Amino acid sequence: MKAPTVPNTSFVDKEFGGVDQLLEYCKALPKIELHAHLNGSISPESLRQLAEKRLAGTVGEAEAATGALSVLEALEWKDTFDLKDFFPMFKHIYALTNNMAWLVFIVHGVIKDFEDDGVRYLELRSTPRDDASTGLTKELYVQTVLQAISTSPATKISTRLILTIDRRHSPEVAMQIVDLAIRFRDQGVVGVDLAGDPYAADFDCKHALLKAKAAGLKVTIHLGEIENREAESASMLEVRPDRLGHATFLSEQLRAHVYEERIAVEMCMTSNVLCRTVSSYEEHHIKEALELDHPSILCTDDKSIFASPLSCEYALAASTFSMTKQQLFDLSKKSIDAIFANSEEKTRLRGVWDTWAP
Ligand SMILES: CNc1ncnc2c1ncn2[C@@H]1O[C@H](COP(=O)(O)O)[C@@H](O)[C@H]1O
Ligand SMILES: [Zn+2]
Repeated sequence: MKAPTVPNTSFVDKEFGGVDQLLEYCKALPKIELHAHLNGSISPESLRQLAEKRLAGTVGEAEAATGALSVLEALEWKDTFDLKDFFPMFKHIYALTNNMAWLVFIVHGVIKDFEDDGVRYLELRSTPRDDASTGLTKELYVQTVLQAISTSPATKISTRLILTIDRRHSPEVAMQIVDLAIRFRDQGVVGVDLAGDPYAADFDCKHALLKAKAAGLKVTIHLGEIENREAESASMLEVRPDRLGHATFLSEQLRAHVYEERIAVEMCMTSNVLCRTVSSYEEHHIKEALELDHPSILCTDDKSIFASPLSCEYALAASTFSMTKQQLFDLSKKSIDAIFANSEEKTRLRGVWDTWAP
């Protein structure tokens, strides 16, 4: 795993005693992860294992495995992305995660990775999908992911699921996903997300998101990921989402609205800088949000694609904005306020933070 770029080494030396100590502190710190796409969070080792098993299969399977292995190879040297060629990569990952046994394997692996990195509460998000070649349906997908969450051997982390609507989904499919979220809400689904390639399709699922809200589910939306989408962002905000992903490009008026309404923002610094929607860590919009004490949660987005676990995101924030250990602790503890689980879970988690000793 690549180490994070630490822009302010002299600060790090003074407060932490060096980059290694900073990383160690950030790993030990209990953390909340609220923006992690399942298929973007699978470790390269797990993907390689799945691909190698498939290489020995049918011609079609071997082709899928070769595609995935070439993505893995490319990721080893890639250090910037273009949003336009980022999304097609998932096709190759999906070819490895389209059967139920493998889904369980990857969910167990992803939860363990987050636990090992010090995450104590995780909201995983994933897009239910069908695959005729393996008999996978959206419903089975959700059931399988939930079953994997409940059978995960990890004991120090609790995990919930958010169902993702892809922008390319029709309004009918979006509604189907909301209906699945409602159906499985007592089994660990806490909300609905809107994600996917922001260039690929316009926002077309307002009714579905409003239905989710009306049913008492929480809603988070990838908002303002690219420039010049003011009308779309305004329309998305009319849904009254409970959280926002990124919120990078917003007019002054919309940003003021987000601040006034105190809508928590899931901040993915590495993802934004590597995808070049933010020009540098120093200029990331989390800077202003932190100065205004606006609810902000550090998140990974796709930790295996961007090679940055959550502890690295904390280390980056600390070194970029000269944050002290106490400030990092407060930031991670305040993230509890924004989770989609109920108040008992929030109280339980606050107890974990209050009894933590570095
Ligand atoms: C750069 N940031 C991003 N912006 C928007 N959507 C993203 C994303 N990163 C990932 N996804 C969405 O998550 C899916 C993969 O996980 P799941 O199949 O759902 O588990 C991708 O296909 C894409 O739709
Ligand atoms: Zn995302």
